[in-house]
Amino acid sequence: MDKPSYLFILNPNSGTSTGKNALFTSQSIERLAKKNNVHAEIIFTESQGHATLLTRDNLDKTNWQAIVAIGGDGTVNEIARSLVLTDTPLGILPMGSGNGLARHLGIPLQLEAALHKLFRGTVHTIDSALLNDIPFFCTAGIGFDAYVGKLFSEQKIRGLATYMNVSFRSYWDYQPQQIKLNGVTQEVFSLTFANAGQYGNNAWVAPQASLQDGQLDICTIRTFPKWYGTSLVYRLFTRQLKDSDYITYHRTTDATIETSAPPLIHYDGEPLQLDVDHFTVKIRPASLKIVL
Ligand SMILES: Nc1ncnc2c1ncn2[C@@H]1O[C@H](COP(=O)(O)OP(=O)(O)OP(=O)(O)O)[C@@H](O)[C@H]1O
Repeated sequence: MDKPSYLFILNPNSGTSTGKNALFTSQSIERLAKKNNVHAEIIFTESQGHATLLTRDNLDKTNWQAIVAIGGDGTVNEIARSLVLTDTPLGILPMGSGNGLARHLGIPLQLEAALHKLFRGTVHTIDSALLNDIPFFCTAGIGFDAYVGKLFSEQKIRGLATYMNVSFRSYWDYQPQQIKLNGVTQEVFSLTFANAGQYGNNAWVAPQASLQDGQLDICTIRTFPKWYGTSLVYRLFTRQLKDSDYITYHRTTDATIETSAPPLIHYDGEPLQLDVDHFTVKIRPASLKIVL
């Protein structure tokens, strides 16, 4: 009988300890694949978007047990978007800065433990979502988190410390935005569409979000006094945002958002400047197979 085959797609630009560790990671995968009697093919990405093409081009090459993203939420997004509504499952070896989807799913952050789990895992089905025609799997949003996401993407050093530093510096001058959510005008600090519960780094924006309920959890953070920021951060990291007076949650399958000018958004932490002043989000229930 043929050995089970796994395709690993590694982003050498993800995480805090990038390129220099990529070779070590691929050697460890080869060693552990041999030990577990599975066949492993490993490909390195060469640029942004490359993982999507690699996944698409290799999808039908063999009967993969999984196509495995090695990186963070951006890499997961690029690979998963080519796997949506196919029978090939996604696998995740979290090597990014935030690893929101992996953390939500309880995938170990250590390579060896994550591989051990992957090789013994079973296939589950989870929801994914769309912002206009852009797939996302963890969270998407508009407002402060998109703004910080853009500034963060311009930093040379990644990781939680850089993220917190960028957030803190941009917080003081940040101006909340007027938006229309399903026709209702409101001023928001941020609006998050949560398929999974956290942004990454255990920042739980919607701790109650489920990947299997066929719904998105919308978290609206309204304008609040600047002094309240510390409390908000504390609540974010202790899964207590829902107890705040400035925050509202609701669940939905879809929503429409209108803005006065084309907004900056993020999808799975990747910032994007839209060129239209409105967008929709919608859930795609049970659309992605994943090994857990
Ligand atoms: N070979 C490459 N060279 C440069 N950039 C790449 C390469 N391959 C992928 N990328 C880009 O690297 C970016 C960061 O990847 P990713 O999001 O996986 O890591 P991260 O930002 O460290 O983790 P997280 O999103 O969990 O915080 C993505 O925009 C991705 O498209």
